[in-house]
Amino acid sequence: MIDDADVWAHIDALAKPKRSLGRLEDIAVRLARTQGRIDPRTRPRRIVLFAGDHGCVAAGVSAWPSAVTGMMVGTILAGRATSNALAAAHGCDLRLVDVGVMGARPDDPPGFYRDARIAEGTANLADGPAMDAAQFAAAWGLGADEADRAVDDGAALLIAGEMGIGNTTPAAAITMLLAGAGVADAVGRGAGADDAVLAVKTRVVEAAVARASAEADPVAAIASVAGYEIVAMAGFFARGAERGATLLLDGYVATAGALIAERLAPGTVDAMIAGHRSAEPGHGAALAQLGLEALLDWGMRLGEGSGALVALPLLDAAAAMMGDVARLDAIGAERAD
Ligand SMILES: Cc1cc2ncn([C@H]3O[C@H](COP(=O)(O)O)[C@@H](O)[C@H]3O)c2cc1C
Ligand SMILES: O=C(O)c1cccnc1
Repeated sequence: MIDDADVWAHIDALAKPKRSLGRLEDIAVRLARTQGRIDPRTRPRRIVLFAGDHGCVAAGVSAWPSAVTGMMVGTILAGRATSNALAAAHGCDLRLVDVGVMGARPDDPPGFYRDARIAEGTANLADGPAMDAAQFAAAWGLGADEADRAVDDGAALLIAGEMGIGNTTPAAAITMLLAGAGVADAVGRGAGADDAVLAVKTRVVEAAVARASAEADPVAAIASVAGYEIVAMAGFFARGAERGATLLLDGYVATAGALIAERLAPGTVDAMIAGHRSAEPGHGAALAQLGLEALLDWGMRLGEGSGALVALPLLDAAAAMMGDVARLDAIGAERAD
């Protein structure tokens, strides 16, 4: 481990006026802290997209039908989703893991696809628990295994993304349960809910959180309102942190995974950097619970890891500053500031 004072001493010794790179220097300190080294790396990096469906879509919580999850899986496998475009733009390796999509599996998928389907969607959390303890453990284990694979392949920085119609409903419930958000804050429009859908979603989330809160066991409470891709992200974060990787968080749904990770594996947050603040209204409460401040606040509300991918070049800049800039003493100059 290194402490912040050592990192600041290094930054202040570089060939530039003190603090002349402003917030980039704060980001560099945070990045160094996540890896415990003065020359943190952002390459190689990997985004793992976890895809799963949600039984609660049948209750009318999304503007979209569950079939769109499978369509977007096909689009990602064809390399044509937003996540593919942004990952390619920033040299980020991408994988897609089906942890619980409904319907047909892809024909002849590319090598970056993994079929690890636990079930065809979660159970409807409007009627009862979304998953049981064994399914929770399976989802967590898949995420952890993906983090191991990524780090074994050399990745220093990990992003988790998700695709799953309906998943802002479990994300809202988890944000209430683990970050203490009120229902009016936690429930947003997701992928475009209108007022009628928003009213149904609010009722469903409120009732599910009331049921989950009555569970004595914390894992059972979380499993009651979660989604497979959200729990997989939690396992991914917890193991990624354990393995020394930096975790760059995406939006509201990914942060629900981060809340679960921090609850069940305390200290995981030390590896996290929040890429952006989602337009979903509950994201602020989730980030505050984790003590994180987002790098960007650009009104993005897509998921798929998109906000993290847009923030990634900021971390590249911070890492480049830490690793590639000469020291003042090496150029024969002395501090005047
Ligand atoms: C075409 C399309 C692509 C997406 N990519 C991510 N999401 C995002 O929106 C969904 C969550 O919103 P809700 O809870 O309101 O259904 C998730 O699939 C999330 O990844 C998408 C949604 C759509 C429609
Ligand atoms: O912020 C997110 O993660 C998000 C927002 C809307 C829809 N899907 C995901």
